[in-house]
Amino acid sequence: MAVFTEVTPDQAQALLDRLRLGRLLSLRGIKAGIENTNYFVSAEAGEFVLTLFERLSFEQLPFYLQLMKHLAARGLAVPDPQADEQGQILFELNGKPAALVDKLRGGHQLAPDVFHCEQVGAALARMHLAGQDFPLHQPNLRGLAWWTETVPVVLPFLAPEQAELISAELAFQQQLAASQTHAELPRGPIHADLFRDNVMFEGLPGREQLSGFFDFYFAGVDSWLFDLAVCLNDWCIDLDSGRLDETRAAAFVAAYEKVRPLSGAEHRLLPAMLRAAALRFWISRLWDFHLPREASMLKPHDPAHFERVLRERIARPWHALSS
Ligand SMILES: Nc1ncnc2c1ncn2[C@@H]1O[C@H](COP(=O)(O)OP(=O)(O)O)[C@@H](O)[C@H]1O
Ligand SMILES: N[C@@H](CCOP(=O)(O)O)C(=O)O
Repeated sequence: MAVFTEVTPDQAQALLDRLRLGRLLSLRGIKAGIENTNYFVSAEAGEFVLTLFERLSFEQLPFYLQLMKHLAARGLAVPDPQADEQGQILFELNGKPAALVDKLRGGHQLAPDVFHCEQVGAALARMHLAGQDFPLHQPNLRGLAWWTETVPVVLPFLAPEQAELISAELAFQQQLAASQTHAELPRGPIHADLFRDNVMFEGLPGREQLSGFFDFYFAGVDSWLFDLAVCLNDWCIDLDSGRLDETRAAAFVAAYEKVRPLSGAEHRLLPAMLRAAALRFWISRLWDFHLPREASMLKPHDPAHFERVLRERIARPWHALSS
């Protein structure tokens, strides 16, 4: 992400000492991302990512960091938080909560094809199943309650037709969330932000294998279907129009279903959940864009993209079964 809070080499070294990871070889601020301060840390013991959490509190963070440990222990390719001698994985740097996690190998696949989508679909389903016995609970902090409180904050920045759309969609989603079918959706810890830039692939062009996924700091307990919809809206669309690429989307869902078949309620609600996932990121992008925070390397995402995606999902509802 951006660098909101500068970290000095001496501070990084002090953390490496506590974690017994040897001498600091280099410390580089990371431009990508928008939520936290991230640095690549090269040390004698290996390659790591240092994160200073800008919005999440000491109370909220154990959920994310322990979830990563839980999934890593079950063989999922996610960054493992480094522990000190007492087993502590959450630290304080410059007054901010901080953690040091493994750096994943590989690079992003920003123009995914069916092959990449299948791998992400299967990994997502494996993550859902592996999280079933995770003992901590925290709601999705970017869920319906947050949309409801944030839409009025961004409304003054919108043109009348945008304000109408966002308000109508929020009302639609509130109604849906109160329905019996929604209550039947299977739930558990979800990633909630598994976009192209949060997954790594490595290998020869055309034969890349998923090498891991990261950035669990929007995770929370919510419906698995919402997580699937977030992914479909990023991995399986044409980025210019926001239109769903049905071939990629069908492949993504089929690969997911090979690991965990969707229930009848999930199939019925998929079109509405694709709208929910578009609304969620339209709101957060509007919020970040119009109410930005200070950061030395911040590059906000374009809110108009998810407005287009939402309009598309409303105009052309997509049912995985009919493809
Ligand atoms: N564990 C990791 N392994 C490898 N690269 C990482 C890791 N965590 C973060 N990065 C790099 O840092 C960038 C920003 O991280 P991200 O988690 O998306 O930021 P933010 O916390 O702001 O959402 C990523 O795009 C990736 O290049
Ligand atoms: N993926 C979200 C915002 C979060 O950004 P990230 O860099 O932390 O993944 C979006 O695209 O709006």
